[in-house]
Amino acid sequence: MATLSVLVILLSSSLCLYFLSNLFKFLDSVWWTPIRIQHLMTSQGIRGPSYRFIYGNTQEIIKMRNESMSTSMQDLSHNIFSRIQPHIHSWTKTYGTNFLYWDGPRAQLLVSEPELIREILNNRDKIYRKSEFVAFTRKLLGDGTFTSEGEKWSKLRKLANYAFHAESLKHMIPAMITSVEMMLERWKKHQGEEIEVVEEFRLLTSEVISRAAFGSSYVQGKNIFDMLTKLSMLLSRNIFKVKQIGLISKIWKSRDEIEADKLEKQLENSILEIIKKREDEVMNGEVENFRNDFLGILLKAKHGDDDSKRISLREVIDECKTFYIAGQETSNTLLCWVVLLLATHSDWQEEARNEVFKILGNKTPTADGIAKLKKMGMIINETLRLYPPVVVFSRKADREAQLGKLTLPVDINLHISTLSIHHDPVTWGDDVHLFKPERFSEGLAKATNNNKAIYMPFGFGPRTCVGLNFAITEAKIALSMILQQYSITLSPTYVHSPVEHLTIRPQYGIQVVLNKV
Ligand code: HEM
Repeated sequence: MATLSVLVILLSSSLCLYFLSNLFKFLDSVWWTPIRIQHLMTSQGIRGPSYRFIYGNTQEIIKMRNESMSTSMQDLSHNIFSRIQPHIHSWTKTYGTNFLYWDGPRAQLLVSEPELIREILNNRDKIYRKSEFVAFTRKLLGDGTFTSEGEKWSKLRKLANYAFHAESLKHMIPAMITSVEMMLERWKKHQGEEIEVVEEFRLLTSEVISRAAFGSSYVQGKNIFDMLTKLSMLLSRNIFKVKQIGLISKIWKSRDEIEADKLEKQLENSILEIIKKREDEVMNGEVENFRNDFLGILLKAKHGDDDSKRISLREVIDECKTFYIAGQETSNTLLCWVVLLLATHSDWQEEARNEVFKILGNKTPTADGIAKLKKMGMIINETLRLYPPVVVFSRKADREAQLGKLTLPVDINLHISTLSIHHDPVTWGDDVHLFKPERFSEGLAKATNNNKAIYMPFGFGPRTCVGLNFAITEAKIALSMILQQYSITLSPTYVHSPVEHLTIRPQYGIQVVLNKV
């Protein structure tokens, strides 16, 4: 009897201790740490909206975003910063270029000063890593080049660099041309009629990445794209929700989280099928027979003899996820906005078409020809300035760090808003919201006065987009082939309503009319 009482006392004391320690951790993360960080940053002159217990500024952000994006825009203005990121727009005005705000209990330092941005993204002292990704992002991208760190990142990045460097890209051009030809074949039925291009470019960019990187067609990878689209919708819906902390997140899952778990499993099974199919093709086990596209390069690394380069099946799956989504979503967004801008700026459309005919004639694009399309390059640069597909990137200091004159505590996230930088009238002038490709007529360096931190649609520093040349080549090929055949005018049914859904998208699509040239 006495032993039983001792046992009961021991058990209840351990339970008490367990709950107390969890309560302490919880209070530390939602109260003590935020107050400490707020105090530290205020003492260094960094201001911002006050921290609210548990919720931080999340509710204000959701409210501001819902309000700003609840209606479409009155005219075809490109002044979209205050619409897409109303919180950053408004707080920059109130608190200055660098300010502190709160995503739930997580401190976010918004950094807009170019020197500080350079320091963070160049990351010479290897202090900054990517911020922790919410569970939905992990399910979408896995732990591939985009999300990983350290040795793992460096191993994956080398493979990706090799797969997407200039020489490899030349071999991808035929796949890109075939995909555009398939789209143009569909368009034949719509000559002189209205056509919605967002869906068209979704199919095109899916086809391009499937063929060029994975050696299959969009139809074979359709399942994968469908599940990635569903997962990305769940991510956008949950991105500003206050995340459950500690124990609660382990016990309770929302309906969206359960759905995301299910999708992740199905997605991985579909990717496994594509991997298995390629492995089965290599009957005699010769590593060299894996082909030279991205999937082949990953599988060679998986089966290769070199231990230092070897990657696991898990890593192959995660890389496939990353490249399916990163290779499609952003390129789609770019093509959509270029077409809108060309449809509404007939002078630039004409210039681009004249250039295409001068350099390529009526022939399909070649690597040399693509490199000479200067005007088209300017149009693409200006489109990426006004509508950068990736609107924000985040980093986190690994340890206490010195950023310029600021001392950063460990738990702070650093946010850089591409939109805020690309739409800054101080840098770009009073005509900042106008489409003026001539800004880039003397090249990127001249347009930015050699300051990379004021124009970075592809980021910069060691984590610069690995698909940059792929995306630009794909866009130039698609646009050249479209302009060779069609003149594009905007349909009166188009409603200008850019919204953020992973990237900046036209909420109701883009309707244009295609006429044979
Ligand atoms: C217009 C098209 C694109 C834009 C605007 C874009 C933008 C970006 C940006 C801003 C980053 C850096 C993010 C950061 O520093 O946190 C990035 C990274 C990345 N992008 Fe792209 N991207 C595009 C197309 C592509 C394509 C076509 C691919 C693949 C074929 C791709 C694959 C990646 C990967 C794997 C990373 C991670 C690189 C690393 O962390 O080492 N992107 N992209």
